[in-house]
Amino acid sequence: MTEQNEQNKTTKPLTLSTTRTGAASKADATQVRQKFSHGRTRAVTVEVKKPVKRAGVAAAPTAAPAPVAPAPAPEPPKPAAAPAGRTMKLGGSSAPAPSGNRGAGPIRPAGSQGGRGIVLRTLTEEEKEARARALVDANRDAEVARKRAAEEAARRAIEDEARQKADEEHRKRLAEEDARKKIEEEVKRKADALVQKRLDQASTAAPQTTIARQASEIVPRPAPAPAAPAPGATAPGAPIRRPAAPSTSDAVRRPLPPMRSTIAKRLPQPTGARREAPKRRNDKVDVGRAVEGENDFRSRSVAQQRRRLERERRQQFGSEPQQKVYREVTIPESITVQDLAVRMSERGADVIKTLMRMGVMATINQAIDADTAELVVTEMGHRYKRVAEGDVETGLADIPDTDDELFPRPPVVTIMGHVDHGKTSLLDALRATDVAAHEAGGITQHIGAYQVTLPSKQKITFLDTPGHEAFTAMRARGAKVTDIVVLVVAGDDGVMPQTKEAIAHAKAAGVPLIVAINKMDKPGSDASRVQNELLREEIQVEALGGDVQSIEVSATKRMNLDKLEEAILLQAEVLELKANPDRDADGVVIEAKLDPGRGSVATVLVQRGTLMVGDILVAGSVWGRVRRLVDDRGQAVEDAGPAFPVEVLGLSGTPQAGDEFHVVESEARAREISDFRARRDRQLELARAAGGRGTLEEMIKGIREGTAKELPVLIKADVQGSAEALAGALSRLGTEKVITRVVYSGVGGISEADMTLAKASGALIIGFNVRANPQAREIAKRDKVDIRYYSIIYKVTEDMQALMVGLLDPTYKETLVGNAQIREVFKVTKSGNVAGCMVTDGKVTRGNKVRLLRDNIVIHEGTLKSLRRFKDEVKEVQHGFECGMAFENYEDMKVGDVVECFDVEQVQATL
Ligand SMILES: Nc1nc2c(ncn2[C@@H]2O[C@H](COP(=O)(O)OP(=O)(O)OP(=O)(O)O)[C@@H](O)[C@H]2O)c(=O)[nH]1
Repeated sequence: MTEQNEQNKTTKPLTLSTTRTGAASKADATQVRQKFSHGRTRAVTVEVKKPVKRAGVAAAPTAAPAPVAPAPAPEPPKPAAAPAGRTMKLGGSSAPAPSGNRGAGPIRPAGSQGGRGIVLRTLTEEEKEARARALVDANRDAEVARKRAAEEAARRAIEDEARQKADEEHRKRLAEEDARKKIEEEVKRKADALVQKRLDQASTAAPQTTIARQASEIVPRPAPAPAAPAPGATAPGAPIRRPAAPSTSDAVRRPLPPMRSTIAKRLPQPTGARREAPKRRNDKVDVGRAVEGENDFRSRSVAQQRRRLERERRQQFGSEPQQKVYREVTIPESITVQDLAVRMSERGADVIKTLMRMGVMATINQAIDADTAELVVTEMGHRYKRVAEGDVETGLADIPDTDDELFPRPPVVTIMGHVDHGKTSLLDALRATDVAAHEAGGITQHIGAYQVTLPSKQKITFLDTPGHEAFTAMRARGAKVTDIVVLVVAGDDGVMPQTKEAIAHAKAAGVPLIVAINKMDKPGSDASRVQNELLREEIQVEALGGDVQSIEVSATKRMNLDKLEEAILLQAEVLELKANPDRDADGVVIEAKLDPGRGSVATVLVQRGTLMVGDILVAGSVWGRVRRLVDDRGQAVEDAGPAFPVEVLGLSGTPQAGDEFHVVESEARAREISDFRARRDRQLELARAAGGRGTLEEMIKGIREGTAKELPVLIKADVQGSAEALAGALSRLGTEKVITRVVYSGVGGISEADMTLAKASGALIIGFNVRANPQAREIAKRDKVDIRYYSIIYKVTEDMQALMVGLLDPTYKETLVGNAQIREVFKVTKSGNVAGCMVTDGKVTRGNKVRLLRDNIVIHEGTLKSLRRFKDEVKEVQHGFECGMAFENYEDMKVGDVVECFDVEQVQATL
């Protein structure tokens, strides 16, 4: 017996009586009559489906059609109490189900009148659980609904109560208001009456205006107003405004009422009374009243409220002692007061005050030195940290890369060699482009940079340095950025001065060399001769047992170029060239120019990291955001990795060739660094000018004394490298007798400003691959300034040399011809004194220059007037013969004097 069955037992039994209908019998349908209490019955058809042996739905109270009926339920069912597999039986009695018929036993028809119910089917476990869940949910929902209803009722009660209270309050206020109005009216009426009475009684002597004024002052104090409502409250708690005092004009117009006794007392002393009388009220709220609590009944405006709250807040916080923050302040060599104040988080005025206490008068924008700043910082309680100005560059390039960040990069190769040994041709051959054809005069004018991709996909970057000696400075820079130097030596020409120079540069830079013996297609070429000559320069090639690779090539015939490339790659492998491409880029400016169409253009070689469009870059003392990157083939690229040469557009100015560039994180930093460098450069320039003053002074002294001359020049070139090279070449032309002075050298066309400078300094202008603008040409014509245009460096040097020579005075060469000794002095009437001489040395020729020496001291220098032998004029007198000599404008000869005869010839000066 289960608990469920027990319960069923206690309720009124439900019985079923079976009535088989014909149709039903066919279909195994049974009509059962359900009996309820009080004799009510209901017919229920029960079908038994044969294939699926399932019981019909039991009509037990637990399986009522509405199991989620709201409370109160007579007795909640306990589904859990019905164990699975048990049968359910209608009619209150139960019996254990046969074990083989669990939950699916056929419905056994009960006897029509039998008290035993019929088992329809047992509930499955899921059904039971579902029912249980449904019941639990129903209970929970009912509970929630109950709670809500209770809360709602409570809320309504509170609201009703509040509303009642508010109504009551409103009514009370209205009543009070009425009362107040009544009192006011009463008082006013009484006052009017009093004034009228007084006027009637008193003489009319008192001026009406005074009385009127006094009357206007007699404003009854309002009845105590109810407490001011909360700000912003609306009716019924609306603010009650004080009635406005009657105006003076009203008072004058109205017949004056008799005054109240207290007021009347004051009438004889109207002035004093007026002073003591309560002040005329107006609608303004002043601080005093607000503090005294007057006008409390008036509602404050929102702005007033806000001000009051702000004041309270300030008072609250102001009363607390603020915790001062002490900082570490970085002080550079010079700092403005404003900047210092910001770094200390102090007010500028406080910093100025501190400075004034120290006896320093400074404005907010004035710069103070580091020592003063240090004192201010200490005075104000902070700590200081002194830094040098150059510290702005800290962290620019000193972040090292770890080994795992490094990746192989292409080698950077510089081609060096003597003029016309075939550097450009070789590069062209390697690049399969013809640059030489476009070059003016066949000379490479400035450093170009190209990257060559080999069939093996390996890359080599070439820097094309010019061969002329004027470009030595640029070549030196080329060697600095380069990994390998290819020394081009023409097989038919051998080692030449600039070959030696290139070797020296490569050695100084510690860069390995590869020798390319060029023009091997030419008949006269001899590689072994070149190798031997190189040995004299301490370059020992592999063929002679050394370690320097030497390749015999022909640029024009494109012979052995692959071998040269192999040699370069082999050398690069030995060098293990690596760089980190994943960092901010840095590198070197190879060339820079001001392009009329594109602005400042710098050709840079990236050495580390990757340069990208949009990067902020500092190069020397200029900076800018990279607007565009263009590769050596003129194609726009988005980025440039290590060893990649690229043109950069977007810089604020033109950097110097050889300047290092760095990518920085912000424009502010870029500006800071470039400002610092510009300042430093200016200082260096000044220092150089100051240091060079001695030389300049010496030079001026030399010019005054006639021992030195100078040739001032102003150089304008198309690119910075050319300008520098020209300046270098011209300065090297100078000697102790004549020097060139480069007044200015720059990039760009010749402008009016250049003309002015040239005129002021008396300089001639050299335009290298640039021209003067029309205005400048006008000035040149008007002021006779010499402009010379060139496109080949050596032409410039040749011309300048000629000019410098022209500046020099001719020299005179003296040749001693002979000596003679005066033995006798004869006085001849017509021709004056004649010296009888013996030629002791060389010969004496007519027309010779003579010097008369007495005791080895020159007492006269002049010309021989006549040379005679006996009485005849002769052309010359040889050694050992006697002769007579007369001197031009000199007759004071003495026996024993020596006559030195010499010739003078003019010699053209050289540099
Ligand atoms: N026969 C022959 N002539 C060559 C070879 N290489 C260069 N040349 C010639 O040599 C001359 C000079 O060549 P460039 O390439 O201009 O020499 P460079 O060294 O670049 O000269 P600069 O730019 O003035 O320093 C040109 O006329 C070339 O045609 C070669 O392998 N064989």
